[in-house]
Parts: sequence; structure tokens; C-alpha cells
Amino acid sequence: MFRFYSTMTVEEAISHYPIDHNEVEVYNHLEEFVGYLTLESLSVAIHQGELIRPIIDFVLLQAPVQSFAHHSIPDSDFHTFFTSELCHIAFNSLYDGVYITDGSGVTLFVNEAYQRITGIKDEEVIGQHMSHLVERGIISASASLETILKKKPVTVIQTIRNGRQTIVSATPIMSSSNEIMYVVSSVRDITELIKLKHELDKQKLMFQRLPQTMPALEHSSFHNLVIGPSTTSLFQLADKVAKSDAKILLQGETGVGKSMIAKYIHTRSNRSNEIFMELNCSAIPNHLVESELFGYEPGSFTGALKQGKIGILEKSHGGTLFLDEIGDLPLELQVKLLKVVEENRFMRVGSTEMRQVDVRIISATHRDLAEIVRKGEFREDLYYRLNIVTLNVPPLRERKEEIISLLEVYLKQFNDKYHENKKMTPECYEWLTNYSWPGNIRELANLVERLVVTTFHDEIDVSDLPSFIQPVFPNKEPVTLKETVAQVEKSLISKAMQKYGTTRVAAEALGISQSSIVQKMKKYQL
Ligand SMILES: Nc1ncnc2c1ncn2[C@@H]1O[C@H](COP(=O)(O)OP(=O)(O)OP(=O)(O)O)[C@@H](O)[C@H]1O
Repeated sequence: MFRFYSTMTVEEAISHYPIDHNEVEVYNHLEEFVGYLTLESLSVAIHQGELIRPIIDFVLLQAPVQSFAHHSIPDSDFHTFFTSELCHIAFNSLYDGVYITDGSGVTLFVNEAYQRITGIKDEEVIGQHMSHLVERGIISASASLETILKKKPVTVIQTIRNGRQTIVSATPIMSSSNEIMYVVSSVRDITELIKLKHELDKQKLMFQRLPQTMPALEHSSFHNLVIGPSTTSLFQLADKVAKSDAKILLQGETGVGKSMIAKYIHTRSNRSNEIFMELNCSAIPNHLVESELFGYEPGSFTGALKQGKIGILEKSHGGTLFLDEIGDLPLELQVKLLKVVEENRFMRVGSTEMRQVDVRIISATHRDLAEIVRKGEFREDLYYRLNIVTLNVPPLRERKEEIISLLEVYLKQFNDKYHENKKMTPECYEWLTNYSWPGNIRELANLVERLVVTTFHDEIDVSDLPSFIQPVFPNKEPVTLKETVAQVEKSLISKAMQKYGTTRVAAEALGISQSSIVQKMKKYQL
């Protein structure tokens, strides 16, 4: 049995509400049952703007009675009423949408508010069966059909094809022989409230960006730094170890911010007024790494500069040297680096003279260094020397709470750069928050730049995103067979389109017609 806890906020309840439930049982922290939360009471809370109030304030003590008043009005009077101009004038004067179907689910009437909220014109739906509207992706679910099926009032959250979200409450009107004659639904737009929820989330994140315990950052390049709940302790530790000269190893996937953290540590260390140098061990050919790192004497090898060259290690004297992709450092150089790490001494290529340097080394790798040591590709002694403190930088998919802030930061940065004023729709934020970001923050920054320069309109929407951005919505697991089938269908079509590129070939591979794949892509907004 699905249950909520009384301390949950309204906004949390909205995102977890099971769409096929009329009410959900609510329990307190002692696991005692306290009442029921219904979609109707949630709808009231939403409309009062009470998104962060605990749901206990909206709990009903008794389960709502799923019946409706029986009446003694002759059936023919209903027909006269629903087809009368008076009825249409009355419904058109309402602010909320009204949708009326007959007892089989065929649309009879929609009021003006419904057309305004959904962008669906009456001529598109009148005479249409509700199941066709769901099949064609015009609406995501039908409260009227559920009502006809269950013979009782039903409330559902519905997504309209224009992306707006509504709460629809449908009530059946019964004939004297207890058959459903009509279903009357009220339709409320909750898109604005969901937007409000996103705004709230964003504001909460802004507060979380810099933990209280962390002193203000002096360095200008960090004004865009986003720190969320999953990285707070990482930055706190970085802060603490920055003051010592301890060797630090940063581990994490590509693009997660290892270089950024190395610079952060430098700016917060006692060496902050000295130089910060960076060498990417995988970016230069093996035979050049040594001369780049240690420098060389005049004429020490073919192609060398006549006057010799100072290596990056010497240039870093007094400051910090960041060795990126340390796992790719050739074995023969590892012993030389060990000398630097242990004794602060090294020799230029082509020289026999030992030189002294004072450098703090921070290294980083996206590989599992312990595993490379086990394979014998990395010296164990060097591994332990470089790895006094390990900082594991989590991938972006494990830092979902930071994604909205990062999108905002980069949107602002690229808006400024390209003199644009682009914004993102809440759906787009939601979509990107649920994407897995294999390239992490670098991928996110690239995507935002690309969207800012390639979109023609000011509001970036889901339809502007490249097709490979496929989110996984954790709380939207299919609940019925129909939804499960739809999800599998959507995923297969999406994969086939990515693989084959055209609807013709993708349809062929899936064994369906081209028109069918086009229709389904429209339905699933692919
Ligand atoms: N916490 C953060 N807040 C905002 N931007 C960030 C943050 N961390 C990283 N970035 C940005 O993400 C991009 C990638 O970061 P960075 O180059 O530090 O990653 P990396 O882990 O060193 O990648 P690689 O392993 O490929 O070298 C950079 O543009 C950086 O400015």
C-alpha cells in the first residue's frame, strides 16, 4: 500500500503522488495512521500557493466517499440542459476548464477556458472519443474514461500536448437506470504552480551553493562555482588540506571539475600568490613528457632548442604543479617524479646536475589508480607518495541537485558572451536534470553554449535539445501494463532513431510502417 508521511511538503507529495490513486494514506513518524491525502486536497494546497507546507495541514480524517448524489431529474432534462445555450454560456463564464463527454466517452462540449488553457480547439475534439485523444498524444490520460470504467468520480494529473499540466476531476451523471449518461470534468491549469515549484527548488539551491562554514571565495574565477549537498564535504576537505603541503590525488570521471578543484586548492593555500602550472600527461607524446616536465640542456637531443628549455617543474618553483592524467605518466618517468616528490630534486634532460625545487604537487586521474598499480603499470611507491589525501569528485549524475544551478550559471555566462537573453522552460530544466551527463560539467557547459547560439527563440525548450539527450525519470515508473508498453515502445523508437537516423530505416528495423513511427514519435514527443 502506498503511503506518505505527515512531514512531507506539498511539493514533495506532488512529485511522488501515484496518478492512479484517488487517495493516499498518511502516517506520522511513529508509523501511526493520521488520515488521507487526496488529489483534490493537494489541488487546494497548490492553489493556495502552499507548496512548502507539510501535508498534514491538508490531510482528511476520513477517506473521501467515492459516490455522487443521486437525483430524481428525468433523463431527458439532462439532454435539454447540456445542449442548451444557457448551459454553454454558464460554462464559458468559468475560469477553470470544463470538458463534457457522453456516457461512452465521446466529447460533447469544451468551454472557452479549456481551449485557452490547453490550446486545443473545440473542433479538434468534439465528436472524438477520449481514447483517440490519448492515442494521438493530445492528452496524456483521460479522467472521463477512468470514470466510465470505474463508475465513480476520478481525479488525474494530465499533461497536454503543449506541455501544460492540469488536474482533471471527472464526475459521472447517472441515468434513472443507473447508466452513465454524461461525464463532466473540471480542468485546472497547474503549470504555473509547477513552475513556481522549480523556482523554489532553484532558490533553495542558491542558498546551498556556499556552505556557511566556508569562507567567501576571494578568487574571481570561482564566482561561478557551484557547490551542492553532494560536494559540500569535498570542498570543505579541500579547504582544510589546502593550508598544508600534503600531496593530493583527485579522482573522478572526465569533466567533473578536477582541474577546477586543483586551482581552488591552490588559491586557498599559502602558495596562492605564487604560480599555478598544469601538465596533462596524456596530452603530449611520451618521449616529450620528460623534457616538458624537467626541461633540457642546450643541444641535448635532435630538434631541441639551441639554448635549452626550462621545464614546467622549475617554472612551478614556489607554487603548485597540477599533474593531470597522472595514470598516463610513462613508467620510466615515474621513478624520476618519485625523486621530486621525496627529495624535491630532479635533473634536466642532458644534464648530470641535480637541481632543487620547492613545488606542491596535486595530481589527478580519471582511471582507477589502485587498479593500475595492481596491473604493474604504475609504481606503488609513487602512488602512495602522491596520494596522501584522496579527493573523489562525484560524477554529475550523482549531483543532480547542482544541475539547475549549473545550467543557470552557464546560461548567464553564454548569454553575456553572445549578447543574448535566453531562458529555459521548466520542462527543459526537468529533462536535463534527469539526463545522465556522461561528459559531466564540461558536457553541460558545451550543451548550454550550443543552445544559446543555435536557437532562434528566447525560450529554450525540450524540442530544442539534441536527440541523444534522453532523460530517465526516476519517479515516473510505469504503473499499468499500458504505461509499461508505452515506455518500452518509446525507448525502442528512440534507440532505433539514434542508430538509423531516418524514420524510414528505423521503421523498417522495427517492423512497423513509416507513418506509424512518425505518429508514435509525435505521441512520445521524440
Ligand atoms: N563546481 C563547479 N561549478 C561550476 N563549474 C564547474 C564546477 N566544476 C567544474 N566546472 C567547470 O566544468 C568544466 C570541466 O571542469 P574540469 O576541467 O575541472 O574537469 P576535469 O575533471 O579536470 O576534466 P578532465 O578530467 O577531462 O580534465 C570546466 O569548464 C569547469 O570550469
